[in-house]
Amino acid sequence: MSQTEDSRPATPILDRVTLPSDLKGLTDRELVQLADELRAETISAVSVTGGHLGAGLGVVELTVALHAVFDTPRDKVIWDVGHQCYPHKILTGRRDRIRTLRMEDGLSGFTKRSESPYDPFGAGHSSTSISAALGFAMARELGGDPGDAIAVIGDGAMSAGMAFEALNNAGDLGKRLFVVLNDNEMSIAPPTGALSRYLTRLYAEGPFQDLKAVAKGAVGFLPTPLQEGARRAKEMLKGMTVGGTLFEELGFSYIGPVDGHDLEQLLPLLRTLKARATGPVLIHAVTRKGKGYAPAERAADRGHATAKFDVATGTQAKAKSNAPSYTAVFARALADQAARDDKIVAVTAAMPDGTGLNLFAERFPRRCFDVGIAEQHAVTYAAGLAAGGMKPFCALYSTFLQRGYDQIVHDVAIQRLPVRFAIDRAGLVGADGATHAGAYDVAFLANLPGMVVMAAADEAELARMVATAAAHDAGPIAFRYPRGEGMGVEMPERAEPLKIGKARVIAEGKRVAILSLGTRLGEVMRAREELLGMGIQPTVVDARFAKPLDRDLILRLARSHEALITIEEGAVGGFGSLVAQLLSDEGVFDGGLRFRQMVLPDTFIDHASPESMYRAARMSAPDIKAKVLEVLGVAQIEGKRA
Ligand SMILES: Cc1ncc(C[n+]2csc(CCOP(=O)(O)OP(=O)(O)O)c2C)c(N)n1
Ligand SMILES: CC(=O)[C@@H](O)[C@H](O)COP(=O)(O)O
Ligand SMILES: [Mg+2]
Repeated sequence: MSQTEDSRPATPILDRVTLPSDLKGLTDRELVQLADELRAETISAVSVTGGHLGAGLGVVELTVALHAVFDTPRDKVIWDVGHQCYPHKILTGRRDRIRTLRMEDGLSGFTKRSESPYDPFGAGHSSTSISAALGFAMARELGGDPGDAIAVIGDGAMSAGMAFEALNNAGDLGKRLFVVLNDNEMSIAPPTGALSRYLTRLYAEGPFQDLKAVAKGAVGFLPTPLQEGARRAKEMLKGMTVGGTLFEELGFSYIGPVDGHDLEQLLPLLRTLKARATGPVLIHAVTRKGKGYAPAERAADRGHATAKFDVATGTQAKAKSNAPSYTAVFARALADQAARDDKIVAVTAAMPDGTGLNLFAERFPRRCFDVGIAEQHAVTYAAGLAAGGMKPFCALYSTFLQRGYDQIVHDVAIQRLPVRFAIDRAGLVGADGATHAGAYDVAFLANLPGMVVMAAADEAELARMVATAAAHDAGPIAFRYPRGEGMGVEMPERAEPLKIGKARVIAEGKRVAILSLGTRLGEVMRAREELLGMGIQPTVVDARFAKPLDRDLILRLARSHEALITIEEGAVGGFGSLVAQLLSDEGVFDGGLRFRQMVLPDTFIDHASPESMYRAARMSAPDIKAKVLEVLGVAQIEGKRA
């Protein structure tokens, strides 16, 4: 594809498209060219913004075909996860902002209802699309919004229980509904599990389906210029035999496999289905993640997510790193523990690289389990492992752990099973935005009887918490740590377990005590430096534990200071609330203690840089300083001494 002067690809057909309705005026040949241009535009945009690349490149033709055939936004295309939606955004009136993807005030990296009527359902977490599409289909039947509902779901996302719950329901209801299974034989890592093997077998053993009704009369139905394509589609449909695919057993008409990059097949097939389908249909489209961009196709994750890159070479911009990532520290610390204790095993739900368990798996392949996108199962599987005498570390992102909450309560906590929860991406995560923020884990874990909840203030503390969790057999225990790199602190030679429920005093002071849970400690210390210059000397504590609280220390500080402030990178209901409860129970407020909680605001914070998000959340050093001055009743005048 030729490039324009500012190194953007030349896109003569795409330039004629503002909205999907513009596709209706294009010939099929032009739609094929449009797909090429859309791919080039996607690559060019992501090279500037970074973000999810491979999945979008794999659905370029599907995106064109769906928008060309269906009448969006009246018809609803629901992208599962939403990480593949950049080409869709380009075709649906957002091309002018596509180079703002994932930036503050820019386009979201996922589908988002508030952003466009062409995003009928928001996403970020996987495996929700079929349920949502079924809801739209049933709403239509009941006199709600008209139009078709089309879920596009990947093979990785299809492995989740929720997708099967939806198929089960949809097959029973029998309403007209389209599910496009976008099978690229990839999750973020190569997919695991029997379903993945089954899907591969479906196309390794040849196609089979039972949509004779759809095939019937297809050529006659379609307009003349499309008849060659239609003839081929009909041949394909006729060539298929009735098969007992899993999807058919669940009540779907199964069509496929089809080449998801071949518009000459996709267009007539979708047109035929649009005209004829009466019940739920599953179209099995085989695609390649990263399709059409060699550096992505070559990558082990097929270019799943990328930093900004040079389009010609694929070379990605490298962020300077001063310290190891928390994820890497966790992985190393866990491997150290596992080398000494052969009962230690690890569970990831489709995030081996993201959680660092790929490193653990290299050393202990038999003791590491990737269960697929199945967080609920991961938790209960870990509970079973624990009940069976193992020491499972269930490593999940905070945001995805939300999926497994009932399992945590019912299968782990009530049975007091010693499952160790390693909670990565705790706190604000930046460009992935609100769907991926790890805001709630402390609140939803620390209210469970018997649960120990820790938060690491730095990477050395994280290693100690891994050791603490390994040694803790009395019941469930969780430790959280953020996305990104550590503070660059010295690591202990050998990480020793912490005493459960014991905080550490970082700096002694007077008048005000700041109790910090987690990595905001660095900002607290920066605020303290400034306050020292004003003659205010806060006591600073690294709480380490949200549960159990260090009651003795907290009560002592509460009784020896005028004011107490808690800070945590989490929603209300977590550490600060538990401290408030303790102080209230012990009657400390009756003595006039001034108390403030610093928590994430009661709002979903949109994608932006982490620094900007912290500013928005009022979690940075100036906010902490201001809070101290406010609680002490000191006017904040630059340079004023208290
Ligand atoms: C509940 C949940 N768990 C994990 C993830 C992280 N995640 C995002 S995309 C992805 C892989 C999805 O694979 P697939 O559905 O096949 O789409 P592909 O990227 O291959 O197009 C994973 C594991 C998520 N978004 N949601
Ligand atoms: C789409 C999705 O859920 C993941 O790809 C996520 O964006 C990964 O986040 P990290 O970059 O923090 O691993
Ligand atoms: Mg996939």
